[in-house]
Order: sequence, then structure tokens, then C-alpha cells
Amino acid sequence: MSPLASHRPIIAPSILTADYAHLAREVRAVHDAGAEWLHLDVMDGVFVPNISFGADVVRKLRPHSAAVFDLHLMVLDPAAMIPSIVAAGADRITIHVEGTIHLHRIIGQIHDAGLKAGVAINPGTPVAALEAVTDIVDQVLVMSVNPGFGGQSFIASSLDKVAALRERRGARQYLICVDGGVKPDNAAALVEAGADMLVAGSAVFQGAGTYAENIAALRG
Ligand SMILES: O=C(CO)[C@H](O)[C@H](O)COP(=O)(O)O
Ligand SMILES: [Co+2]
Repeated sequence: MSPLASHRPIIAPSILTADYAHLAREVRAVHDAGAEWLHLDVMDGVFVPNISFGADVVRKLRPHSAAVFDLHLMVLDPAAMIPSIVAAGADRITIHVEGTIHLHRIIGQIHDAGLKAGVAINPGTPVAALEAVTDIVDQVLVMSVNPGFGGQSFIASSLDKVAALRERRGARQYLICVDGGVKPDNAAALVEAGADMLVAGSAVFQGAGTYAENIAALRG
């Protein structure tokens, strides 16, 4: 088990399924409910078939939360967007292997800005696609749904990817993160397989309990 997973997973609520009409209230509420990170999904309508929000919304939310702002960029060619996302108050930026031909360069761009950098893989991309950058990233993100929408079903083979990443990590320090369809009924297995951080949108914002109860249920 990874060092972090032996304690408890980081829970990062994704605001994709929050009430967009009251976003400031929502981000305050999940932080007060015990979420250390906030997961912000930026979508460009090109890399994924949906548009969410961009740097302006991140900047407006920043004064409303002390949580770690974890940006998940589902965009094609993210390099041009990164300066505005950094200026908006991001703490960590994850880009997709499939979204750029200059993966190594953009990880450097994020680090040069003083932020932590992550790399994500889609369900159709093997773990091996991360191999060349696992020694320089701070986190890897296994997409356990096809990116673009909240509320989808967890793709079971993602569990094997998490286990493979933990196996390959060795002495490296990157966090293993999982995003998509994470629910109380699969969270424990993901942590057991090696996940350090769980993104959860619908399980937190549309779960049966209060936000605190929904987050606690994911920590199991
Ligand atoms: O990146 C994402 C979608 O592309 C979201 O982070 C993810 O879908 C979270 O929502 P849910 O927990 O409801 O699946
Ligand atoms: Co996401």
C-alpha cells in the first residue's frame, strides 16, 4: 500500500456536478465538510465533447476556498492556457497525455510556474504511455470514465491501472489519482489497489447524505 493510502485517501470533490448557480457556496461547503482538495474540470469542447469553465471562473472561486485547487485540463494543446490558469490561483495542474505532443515541455512549464504537475490517461490509453514522465510528475490521474461528463459509470479495468502504477512507482513520489465514477462501493478497492487521491463529483454533490457524510463514506 502506498504511504498516503495507508492513512486515508485525499478526497477531491469535482465541481462539475455542483450547483453552478451557487458555486462559491458549494466550494465553501465541501471544504467545510472535510475535503482538502477541490477538483476543477476545464473542458474546451474539442478534446472532450463538452464545455465547462475556464480561468475566469477559477479566479472568481479562489477567494472562497482555502482548499488545494487541483486543475484537470481536458483541452487540446494546453500550453497556451496554462499562464491564465496559474494566474487564476491553481495549485496543481494535470494535463492529458492525449492532449499534447509536447508532454515533457508542458510539465516543465507548470513546474517553472511553481505549481505541481500531473498527467492523466484516458480509459483507452495504457499505463505505459506515462512511463517517460513518471520521474518528473507529482501526480498521475487514471481516468476511470471517458472524460467529458460527470455521473458516468466506473470502468472496472481502471482498478488494474491503479495497481500497475503502484507496482511501477518504486521510490518515485507521484500521487496516484482516480477520476470518474468513484463511489463508496468502489473507493475502498481503489485505495487498497494504491490510489492516494479520489476525485468524486456526483458521489459528493448528489450523494444521499450531507457533503460531510458523502465524503466520509468515500473514506470508508
Ligand atoms: O473529469 C471528469 C469528467 O471528465 C470529472 O472529474 C468526473 O467525471 C467526476 O465526476 P463523477 O464523480 O460524477 O464521475
Ligand atoms: Co476531472
